[in-house]
Amino acid sequence: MSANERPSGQQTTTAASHDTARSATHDSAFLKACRREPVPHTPVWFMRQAGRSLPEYLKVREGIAMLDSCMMPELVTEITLQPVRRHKVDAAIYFSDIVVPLKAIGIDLDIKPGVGPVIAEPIRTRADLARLRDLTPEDVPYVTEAIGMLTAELGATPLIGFAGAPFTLASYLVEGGPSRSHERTKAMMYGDPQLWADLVDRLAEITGAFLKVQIEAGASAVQLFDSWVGALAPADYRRSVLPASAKVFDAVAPYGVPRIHFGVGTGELLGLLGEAGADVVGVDWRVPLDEAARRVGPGKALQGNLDPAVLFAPTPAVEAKTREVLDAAAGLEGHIFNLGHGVMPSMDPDALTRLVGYVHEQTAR
Ligand SMILES: Cc1c2[nH]c(c1CCC(=O)O)Cc1[nH]c(c(CCC(=O)O)c1C)Cc1[nH]c(c(CCC(=O)O)c1C)Cc1[nH]c(c(C)c1CCC(=O)O)C2
Repeated sequence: MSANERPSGQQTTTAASHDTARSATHDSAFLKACRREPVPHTPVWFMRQAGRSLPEYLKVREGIAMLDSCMMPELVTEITLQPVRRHKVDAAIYFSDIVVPLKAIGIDLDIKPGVGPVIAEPIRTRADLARLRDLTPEDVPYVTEAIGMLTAELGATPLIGFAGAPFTLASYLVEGGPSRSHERTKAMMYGDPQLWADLVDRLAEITGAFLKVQIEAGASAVQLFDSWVGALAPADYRRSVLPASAKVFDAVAPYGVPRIHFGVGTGELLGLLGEAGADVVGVDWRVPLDEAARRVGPGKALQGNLDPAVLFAPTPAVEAKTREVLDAAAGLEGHIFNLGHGVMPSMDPDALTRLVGYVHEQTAR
């Protein structure tokens, strides 16, 4: 991005670190695959690769609450680097959580171990919307600081920034915590469409601003996690969610960094996830990648899609299932290997390291 193309309002120092990180990582296999260019090998990274089962993670997190750890730049840097060092993955993902920007604007919430995010006072009425104020870079100085440290350490390895998408964030805010059925969320969406539209639009503003902070600090790509959106039918997604997610993608479009869009159980939504404005569509394990490519259509790379539970099987079975994923991806323009959802806490880290090596070896060109 040249100086005159640069979006307004950013400071020279952050703009400079953004440009430095961009040029150092530009020729990485991960960014090439995102741009659907030829790659030396299929790049690999894992959703939720930071934290989880790594003993070195459990050690540095001892006695520190999850949300507190997200606000400690040196700790965030260490945790983000751990899976890169150990597994030799092709990209790092910034260690944080989808509720961090909500906490940063003053929403009273906590992450309960074994449960997930819990909101003290759920958002359910028009008056509640006033609590969702705009996010500014000053609200998250620890993000800018940690990403600056990280990109210096990572060198040519790209850093993926991320945020929760409006639907998934709205579900936590409206339900007050994790939910299987999203009943209050859907009740608002179907019962008070204007309140719902205003809620997800507010969340789109906050999420767009949060991703911009990460890109300006040096993130080379961003992923929007709409983890729970697979609960919706396509027509409802198009009407009630797509405009807000598209607003997030539009907000970061001027930077030209790849935008990844992911959700679980989204077989029927894959085309719409691309339509919302993603450059890369993440696919869970329920749809083979060749079929996913037909549903998404041309002009997008795909990310995925080994069933995470396969990692609990013996190595020959992991390799056979991985081969199936690579075979289904053979005709794609751009493929980033990943699991169909996140790393599970009980997974053997060595199985993940072996998997990275196997994909690299099988796809070396
Ligand atoms: C839905 C969602 C959340 N958080 C996230 C999502 C979307 C991804 C997905 O679909 O899995 C995103 C997330 N959360 C975390 C990351 C870190 C980066 C990474 O390695 O990918 C990322 C990308 C750290 C975390 N986020 C959380 C932990 C565990 C907290 C701990 O170790 O104390 C970590 C490492 C907490 C969290 N936060 C959330 C859940 C469901 C949980 C798990 C609760 C539990 O089972 O303990 C909300």
